[in-house]
Amino acid sequence: MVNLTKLLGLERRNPKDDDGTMGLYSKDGLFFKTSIWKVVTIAKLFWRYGWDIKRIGEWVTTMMSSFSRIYEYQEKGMAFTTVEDMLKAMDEQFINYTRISAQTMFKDAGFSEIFINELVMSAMRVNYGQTTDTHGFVAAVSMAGVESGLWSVKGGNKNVAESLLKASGARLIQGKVTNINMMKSATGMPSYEVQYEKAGQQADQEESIAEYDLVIMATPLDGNAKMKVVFEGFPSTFNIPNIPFHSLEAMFVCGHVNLSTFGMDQQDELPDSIMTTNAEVFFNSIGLLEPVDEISNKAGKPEESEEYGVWKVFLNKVPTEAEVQALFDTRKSVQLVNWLAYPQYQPTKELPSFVLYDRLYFINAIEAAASAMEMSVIGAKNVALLAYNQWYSHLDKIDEVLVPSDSSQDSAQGKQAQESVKSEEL
Ligand SMILES: CC(C)=CCC/C(C)=C/CC/C(C)=C/CSC[C@H](N)C(=O)O
Repeated sequence: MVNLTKLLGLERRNPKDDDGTMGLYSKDGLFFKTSIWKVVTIAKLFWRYGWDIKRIGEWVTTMMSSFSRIYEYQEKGMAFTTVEDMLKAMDEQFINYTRISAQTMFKDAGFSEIFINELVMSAMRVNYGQTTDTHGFVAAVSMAGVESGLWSVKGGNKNVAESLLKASGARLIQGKVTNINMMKSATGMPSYEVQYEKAGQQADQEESIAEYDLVIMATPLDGNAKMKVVFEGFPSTFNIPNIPFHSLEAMFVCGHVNLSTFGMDQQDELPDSIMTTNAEVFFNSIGLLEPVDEISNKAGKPEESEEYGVWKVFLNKVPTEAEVQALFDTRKSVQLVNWLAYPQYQPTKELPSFVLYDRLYFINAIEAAASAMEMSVIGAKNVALLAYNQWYSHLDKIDEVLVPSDSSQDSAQGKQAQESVKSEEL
């Protein structure tokens, strides 16, 4: 993301000097709150979680050091056919992490139950709407996501996709792909007929068709009727991956938080973000938003008498009126957005392939390991390199493994990688 945003001439939004305060909420109420004073926060964290607080930073840095090998591969034009091959090339351990639960992975790494049940759990709830029953690799990415230092793009992260489209010079057809039909040419190589409904057209109007030598899919394939694409003309052995997705509700509220729910009397006692530690709590997280163009005052929290704040709440289902009322006592506006946000993760023995068929590629395969903006750009670059290498028969650049670089550099590399990848704030 760092290179991509530089390439596109995008600016980082001014980083805040702190990440604001954070609270942890369980079904019994708010039980932990960080302070505006860093030293107090560190003391409180050490008091509750002991040395795990320090160890997690080191653990994530080590993971990132291995993870950052992907940039070395991609720099050399090398690509991978499957997510499994890609993870193994970064670090043999990574594949094991996809096979066990997050709970087991962190327990085996020596982290305490309280640390796993509260901090790993709350990170999984806010980042993936899930629990520590997911596989370990996605939980590692999730922990990387809660370490400080996240940054976002000035004007909004959506500028990345928009600028990329402009810079690529590609012709965008706005529509919904309904069918991909394989046709064999005289040489035996497949080509593809892509059928789509142009946006705004009525379903009963004539569909549009275009023929391509090579097709790259960048969409979740979760077997859900809403996004179903029909594949025709393929042999009966052709299998489309079915990766079930997690349906998430994002609720944006301009209003005042109901302080009594969080056991507070004063607005300024309220943390800027509240994460939850039980799947039974009806919301996953709540956080104060800031404008994408500027940094507002201090933590951006409005005084009682001032304007309303804009809050983002993640939930796994549409809230009832009583639930919205429990979170906000005054509301100026409420907007609910539902989408299939990321896979529903569980330990797995099978990770999908980036290749669905000859010359038919699937970027979102990478989401089975972990879904994040950084993962998407890595997946997209991998598919671009793979398609190129296959087209020009550069077979020496496919599924090859480099000897890991000098381990003495690992920690420095990990820190550098941490800086490069943590480019997301939803
Ligand atoms: C293997 C490790 C420790 C790190 C991998 C590097 C990586 C991909 C870091 C990204 C961290 C991050 C910002 C995670 C956010 S979680 C997903 C997010 N909420 C979203 O919806 O995209």
